[in-house]
Amino acid sequence: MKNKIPVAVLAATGSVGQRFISLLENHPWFEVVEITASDRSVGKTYQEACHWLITDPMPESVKNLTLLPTEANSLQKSVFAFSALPADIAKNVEPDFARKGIYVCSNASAYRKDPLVPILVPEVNANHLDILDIQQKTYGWSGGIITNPNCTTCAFVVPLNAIDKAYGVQKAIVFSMQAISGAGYPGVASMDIIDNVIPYIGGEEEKVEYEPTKIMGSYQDGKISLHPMVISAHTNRVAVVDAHTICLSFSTNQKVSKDNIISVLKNYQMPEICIGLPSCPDRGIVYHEADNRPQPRLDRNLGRGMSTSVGRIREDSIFDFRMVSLSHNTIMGAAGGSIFNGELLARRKFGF
Ligand SMILES: NC(=O)C1=CN([C@@H]2O[C@H](COP(=O)(O)OP(=O)(O)OC[C@H]3O[C@@H](n4cnc5c(N)ncnc54)[C@H](OP(=O)(O)O)[C@@H]3O)[C@@H](O)[C@H]2O)C=CC1
Ligand SMILES: N[C@@H](CC(=O)OP(=O)(O)O)C(=O)O
Repeated sequence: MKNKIPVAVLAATGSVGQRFISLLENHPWFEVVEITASDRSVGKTYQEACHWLITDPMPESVKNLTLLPTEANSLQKSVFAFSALPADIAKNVEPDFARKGIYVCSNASAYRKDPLVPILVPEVNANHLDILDIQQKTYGWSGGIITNPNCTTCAFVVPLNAIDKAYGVQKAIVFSMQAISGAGYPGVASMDIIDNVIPYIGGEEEKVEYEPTKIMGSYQDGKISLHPMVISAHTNRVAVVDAHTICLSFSTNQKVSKDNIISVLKNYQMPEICIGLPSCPDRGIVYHEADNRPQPRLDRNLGRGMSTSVGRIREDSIFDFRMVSLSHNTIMGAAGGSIFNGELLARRKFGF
């Protein structure tokens, strides 16, 4: 039995940071030994600084850890850092951690467009992790940065990729209904969101149109080439606490039937490379037969928050097909996805 890898959580007090702390409790491979936050919290213990939002209690093991400044020099023990930093802060500091030899598994959007940084979803593009060697050589880092996608992208990219592998996806239009936890804490004011829908989330549509093309792109000779499909996105905030729901219409390259699409989704298996990783769900895609599923409250925790739920597959009069896809935005779409990436990296680099 190997020793656990010591890890830090950067911005441990926020909405995503708390998910990291909760999901890493009793993790078989990782142990949280260092935590950071903003100047507001530095020097306080975790329980003093953190307004805990998760229904499971705050883990005893972190309650009395002291929050450190978010600087590479603050970390003395960590080999990995799980980052829940705001993007502008991540932009400045994540390379410092990578230079110091730390592997940063980041939720932040800051480096998702860097050609040498993968946006990793282990069940879709585990091979993109190979680019880490080139990243290290090019940037002179002994650690590295790997990112996970925007949570809305994450809510549909696994089924879209499964359909693409079978029949080729040519184009898609997506409409999101995004949970308020996606805006962090305290996030959207209650007076704005109760009894309401907000049809604008800054920067979201651009990310949702770009990120799937990188994730589903091919990797060869040190280069990720974008998938040629075209995506149009409408993104909206709704009064749901957790889980993003996506209605999408798409066209395939091959002429196929609705039953062919259902069969791909129903028979989906997690790829071999993910099997045995502690966060790997039994079912990466859960296909729902009922006309009124998936729903956030009923389906967000499937696969411990790591499954994507799909349903309502039907023909479309403009595109070929339409469907509904949903996943938990702070687990699969954020902390859980990042930990899954860290597990893939731990297996690759440290033989776990
Ligand atoms: N929520 C979600 O569903 C998703 C979020 N993300 C991304 O994850 C990141 C975190 O989001 P979220 O947790 O929702 O945000 P929150 O607003 O809930 O939390 C912000 C966190 O950042 C810390 N922080 C703020 N300013 C600084 C600073 N100057 N230096 C160091 N730490 C700082 C805060 O610490 P303190 O408590 O001390 O102020 C807090 O821990 C963002 O990049 C976001 O875009 C990605 C996917 C999904
Ligand atoms: N924008 C997402 C959450 C998020 O922070 O995404 P990103 O990591 O791409 O900034 C939401 O509002 O639900």
